[in-house]
Amino acid sequence: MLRIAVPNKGSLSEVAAQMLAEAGYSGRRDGRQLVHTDARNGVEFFYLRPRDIATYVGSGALDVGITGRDLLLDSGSRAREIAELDFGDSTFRFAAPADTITDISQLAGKRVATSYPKLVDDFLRARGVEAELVKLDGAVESAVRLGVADAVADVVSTGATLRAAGLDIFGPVILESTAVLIGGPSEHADIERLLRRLRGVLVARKYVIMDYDLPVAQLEAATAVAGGIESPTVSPLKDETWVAVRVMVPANEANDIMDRLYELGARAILVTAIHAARL
Ligand SMILES: Nc1ncnc2c1ncn2[C@@H]1O[C@H](COP(=O)(O)OP(=O)(O)OP(=O)(O)O)[C@@H](O)[C@H]1O
Ligand SMILES: O=P(O)(O)OC[C@H]1O[C@H](OP(=O)(O)OP(=O)(O)O)[C@H](O)[C@@H]1O
Ligand SMILES: [Mg+2]
Repeated sequence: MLRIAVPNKGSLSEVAAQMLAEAGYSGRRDGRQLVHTDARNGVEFFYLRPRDIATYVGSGALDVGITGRDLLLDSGSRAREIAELDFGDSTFRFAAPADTITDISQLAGKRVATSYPKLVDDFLRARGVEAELVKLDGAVESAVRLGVADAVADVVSTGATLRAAGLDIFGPVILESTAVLIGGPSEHADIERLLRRLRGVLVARKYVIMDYDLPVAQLEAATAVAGGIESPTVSPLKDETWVAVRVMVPANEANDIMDRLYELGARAILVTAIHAARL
């Protein structure tokens, strides 16, 4: 059995569960279940706090896990990143009331509230800034208004929480974070299979299939517009001056590519979704 740690709560949990479902795994039936076995796929899921996942994986108690890069680095665990998972994107930033602190050098001797003390300490130490860290569990944006800190260091996604708290970002980006698959000392043979499945989900989400008919003479030009992963599939049509072409293209470029192919003479351009993939 491959033992997998997945977030039980927080912003990563639902998206991670959805991704595993799309990868063909069964999941827990209700939000309080701590363990779920998917015997058919030979995996066991452990639903844990996202912050604790790196600890379990780094120690070898579990084989792999899904967590945030920021949480992995803050944990100090020996777990390592295996792959980015394309969700849970955030940046980790300093913020303070407008015009009070505008550079990290001004943090010397100041109080910085954060839920990620190791991440912030490592960052400031590397830059020779000695600040006092105030460790909080969450909602750190309130710490300045409530007088327990002069600045905060926290996860920023849209920036709405900072704005609502009257704080402005300052200083360099501490970290660009994203959800990641992490591994530890375990060399379980099934890790590769899980990774292939997750990559398949990412491909299925990111790409679409494009089919179109094209005058043969335009094939080179059309391939330059959409070259596919390996190379386009080209099939004969009854009219020998035309071919049918099938190619995978990034979903967010599909309309632009359709316009350009149309201008080259392509017709009957159809786009369809991919439900699953192994590249
Ligand atoms: N608003 C957000 N947008 C995108 N990613 C986020 C956001 N908030 C947190 N994250 C990411 O989600 C991961 C876990 O944070 P999350 O807030 O879910 O955990 P938590 O704070 O321990 O849980 P909770 O908020 O339920 O107490 C981190 O990697 C973080 O970067
Ligand atoms: O930039 P935004 O889009 O506003 O998102 C960032 C906020 O989201 C997270 O909070 P969460 O809801 O996890 O609460 P927490 O602070 O208690 O962890 C994070 O800690 C920030 O506070
Ligand atoms: Mg949170």
